[in-house]
Amino acid sequence: MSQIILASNSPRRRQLLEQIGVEFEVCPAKGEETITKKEPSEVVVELAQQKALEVASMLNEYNLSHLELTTPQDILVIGADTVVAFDGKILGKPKDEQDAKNTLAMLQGNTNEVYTGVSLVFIDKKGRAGVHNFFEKTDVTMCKMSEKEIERYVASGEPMDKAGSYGIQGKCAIYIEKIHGDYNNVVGLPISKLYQELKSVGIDLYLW
Ligand SMILES: Cc1cn([C@H]2C[C@H](O)[C@@H](COP(=O)(O)OP(=O)(O)OP(=O)(O)O)O2)c(=O)[nH]c1=O
Repeated sequence: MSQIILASNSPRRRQLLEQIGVEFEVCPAKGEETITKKEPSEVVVELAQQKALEVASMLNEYNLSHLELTTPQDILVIGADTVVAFDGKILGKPKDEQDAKNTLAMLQGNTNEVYTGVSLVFIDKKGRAGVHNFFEKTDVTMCKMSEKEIERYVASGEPMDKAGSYGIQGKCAIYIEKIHGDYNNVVGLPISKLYQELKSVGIDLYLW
């Protein structure tokens, strides 16, 4: 594997890849996302794939001259998308503060499901592309929150760029009763499954 590109603006995803010692470039997707699926597991994979394919198809627009991409080589583009599912609803990032308050009023005292889809787009030496997608799910149980607590939390600004209007890794940690599954999946990238899935398609990251 010679070059890894993370198709994401998310600082959390960047940190998780850095944490395991992977060398990569960040080239965020810019396009509009289109949802045609209904199941959360299918929605996150669909959106992750749109991000990864968009970046893969635009690689020449990024200033990657230092990667010597004129020489054909293998490239891996990683796209990811996270949503929260609760009571038949799929919750992305809040539209505004009121939306965040309504979402938290619904999630508090209950268990929600966090889905992250990951799309791996491979471009081989001959310019051929291949795609491998997967998702991970984690159950998150939140403590009860009073209206005042929800208001204070939303006023902190933390919910605004997060699916389900909460950040398990941030201030909201005090309202997380328990989780079942991979913590990193909630933060935006199931790093263990990513490594295992890469291995299953014959890619060893040779991390250390
Ligand atoms: C539930 C939860 C979500 N999140 C974040 C992960 C994702 O970054 C974000 C969901 O938005 P996404 O649309 O998945 O990702 P993004 O817009 O941040 O980045 P990009 O599309 O460029 O890859 O919510 C947390 O950080 N903590 C949490 O506890």
